[in-house]
Amino acid sequence: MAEIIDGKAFAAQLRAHIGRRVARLVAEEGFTPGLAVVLVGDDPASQVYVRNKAAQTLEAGMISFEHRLPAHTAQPELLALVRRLNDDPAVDGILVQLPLPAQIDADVILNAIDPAKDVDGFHPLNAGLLATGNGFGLVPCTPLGALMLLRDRLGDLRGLNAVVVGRSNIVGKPMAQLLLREDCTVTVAHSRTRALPELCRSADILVAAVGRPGMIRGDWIKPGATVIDVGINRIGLPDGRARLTGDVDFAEAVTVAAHITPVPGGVGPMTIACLLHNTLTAACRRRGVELPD
Ligand SMILES: Nc1nc(=O)c2c([nH]1)NC[C@@H]1CN(c3ccc(C(=O)N[C@@H](CCC(=O)O)C(=O)O)cc3)C=[N+]21
Ligand SMILES: [Mg+2]
Repeated sequence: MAEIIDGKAFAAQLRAHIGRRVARLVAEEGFTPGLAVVLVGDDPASQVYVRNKAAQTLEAGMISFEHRLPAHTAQPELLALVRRLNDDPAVDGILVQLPLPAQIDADVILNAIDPAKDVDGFHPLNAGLLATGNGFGLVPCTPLGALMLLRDRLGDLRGLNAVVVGRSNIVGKPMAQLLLREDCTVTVAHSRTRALPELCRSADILVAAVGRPGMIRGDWIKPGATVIDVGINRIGLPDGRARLTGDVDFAEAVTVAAHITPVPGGVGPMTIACLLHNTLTAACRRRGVELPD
């Protein structure tokens, strides 16, 4: 049986460490990092995430600015808010919750965020800095959290075969770039990939980020592999409630892998912890202060 990677506990430790560093900044440098989260519309799942983000931001001793706009908000209005947040010296990080309503072009909004405040790491400048590997950009939170779990479990990743299933700009592509930076041999698979089960079986590290519940089966996994399940799928139950489930068939995979992240309690909590980490990093860089240890 695989060891189950406790992302919830790891994230709690990371948040506690961030909280101690924030307290030092407040005491020694006289400023408090601030994170602005913008939510357009009333998607219930998005509301839960935004609420969790705000609560954990406050717990870490940072300032949380929440902006809720109606679902019918026009693009120029949202753009104007982003520009105000860019210009606000109390705001160190800006996150515009995705997905956005259909009348808004997400690329236009993401490109308008000041790259120095882009704590999601979605701005093309930050994506480019990650790809070229020579900059100090901000790294997308979900892949960063997944990498922290991998480094904690496996130490040196050099030379390992990594297969990333999913090619989104939010998870798949930045995950592949991070693993490449760790000297893994990286393959990015997607919906058009042929012989996907065989390819997955070559992976020492398998990252599933496709958004299809239970798609990765136990016999797709190399015995002893490390499996990172990024999927957050809400499945309706017969009684009307919902259950969260990943992209990996956990019951099967846990009998084959050496290490595996559960859903919930795996990568999800790391995403928010890394958002706070990026906010702390952005605050120190913007204000010309060294990041405390
Ligand atoms: N601009 C932007 N940045 C994001 O980072 C972003 C976004 N938009 N839109 C939505 C997705 C989703 N997301 C999650 C964050 C935390 C959990 C999380 O904490 N999950 C818990 C369970 C939470 C629950 O019970 O619903 C877990 O997996 O254990 C999940 C998903 C961030 N997202
Ligand atoms: Mg994805």
